[in-house]
Amino acid sequence: MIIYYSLSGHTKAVATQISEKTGDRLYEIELDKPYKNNPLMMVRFTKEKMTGVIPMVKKIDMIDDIIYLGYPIWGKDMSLAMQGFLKANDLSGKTIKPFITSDTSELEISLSTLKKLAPHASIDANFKPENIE
Ligand SMILES: Cc1cc2nc3c(=O)[nH]c(=O)nc-3n(C[C@H](O)[C@H](O)[C@H](O)COP(=O)(O)O)c2cc1C
Repeated sequence: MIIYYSLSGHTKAVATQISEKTGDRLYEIELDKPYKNNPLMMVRFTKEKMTGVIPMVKKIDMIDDIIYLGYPIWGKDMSLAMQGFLKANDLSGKTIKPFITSDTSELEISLSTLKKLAPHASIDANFKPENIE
């Protein structure tokens, strides 16, 4: 399955491309209090980042063994919405294939957060959506 967070649609577009290639089902992360896609969200994000607040995300019931996990990079790290998802959902024993979208940042800068929040998952850090046959 493909689990992703997307505020302005870039990550959603990549998630959709993956599902078209693999046939996997899509799951879009929803926040209890969604970010608004407008400049005010930067105020909220900056405040959350400074105070270490991670937004609340729903727990989901059924999670497949292989997960394509997509998120935007925010503030040189995994977006807080995905961090909230990983705090709410235990991915122990699963295989995670992470993918990101960003302006310039690379996946690597978010890997330590991914490993910290999914410590007992197997992470395929070499996964690239464009390499799916
Ligand atoms: C709050 C915020 C912080 C961001 N921080 C970064 C960053 O540190 N590095 C980067 O390359 N892009 C950064 N971006 C750009 C997003 O990662 C990029 O636009 C991404 O594709 C958005 O994905 P989405 O359309 O799925 O929400 C940031 C965007 C936002 C809204």
